[in-house]
Amino acid sequence: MSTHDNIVLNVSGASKRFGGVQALSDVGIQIQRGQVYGLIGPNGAGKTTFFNVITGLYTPDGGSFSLGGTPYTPQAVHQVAKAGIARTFQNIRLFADMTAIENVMVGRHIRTKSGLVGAVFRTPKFKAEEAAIKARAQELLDYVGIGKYADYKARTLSYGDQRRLEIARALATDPQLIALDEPAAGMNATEKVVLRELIDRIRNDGRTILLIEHDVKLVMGLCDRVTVLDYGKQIAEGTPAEVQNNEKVIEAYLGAGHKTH
Ligand SMILES: Nc1ncnc2c1ncn2[C@@H]1O[C@H](COP(=O)(O)OP(=O)(O)OP(=O)(O)O)[C@@H](O)[C@H]1O
Repeated sequence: MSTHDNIVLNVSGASKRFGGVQALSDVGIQIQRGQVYGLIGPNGAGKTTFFNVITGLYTPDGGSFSLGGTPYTPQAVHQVAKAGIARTFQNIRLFADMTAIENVMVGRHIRTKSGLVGAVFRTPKFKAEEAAIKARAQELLDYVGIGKYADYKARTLSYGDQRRLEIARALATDPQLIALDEPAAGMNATEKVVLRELIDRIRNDGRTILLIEHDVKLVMGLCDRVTVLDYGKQIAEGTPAEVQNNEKVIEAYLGAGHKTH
């Protein structure tokens, strides 16, 4: 397989303007299968806008997008989910009064076939599919380490566990790419260690991950490659070591203390 066949997400020239603010200016990234790819930069740099553009929440002003070698137009969230990008949100978006397992089952439903008619009439096919979805949802809860909370309402889980539940729900769609928006936000040091192990495991199981994260240590320890945004522009791209020693990045974001040699 050539390197080109191995590209999961290929974005070039992504641009987005809000009134007088150029939130994204000609941003391009290529993510290889099995990579953890980091997106970093100061507040307001355009990271969330980039996520919202590639996942269909914002219509870009320009850019070309392909997923697994197939061009896609990020026009609507459900189309992008079907195409194979799943994401989590900076501000957790779970169904608070549904149980943990129900939240994951919702994620899985975009891949099911029996549809509305089957659901209304509870056909045998629908029931079999529902049982399979439930079993898979439980597996995913176990996988992210919260299997014992399957029947707890989402809002009763700790913050760290809610973030892991969001990851389980994203995984339930069998995505080609999983996009995590600040997964470590608000976590304590112990929760961050567990999160890092989980992201590592997801990668080792063959998934591809795009990560926005402010915790520089986590990004540098986990990512294969990193893009740095500043005022909507891509000021650096490379391995964590390359990016950490880039003068523009140090000036805009990291501060002198981060230079490693
Ligand atoms: N819906 C919107 N309407 C108007 N301006 C917006 C909108 N979304 C983002 N912006 C502006 O676009 C710029 C980039 O914002 P964005 O949220 O993408 O940055 P960010 O890098 O994700 O920041 P943070 O680290 O604080 O989450 C900012 O100037 C922001 O005010």
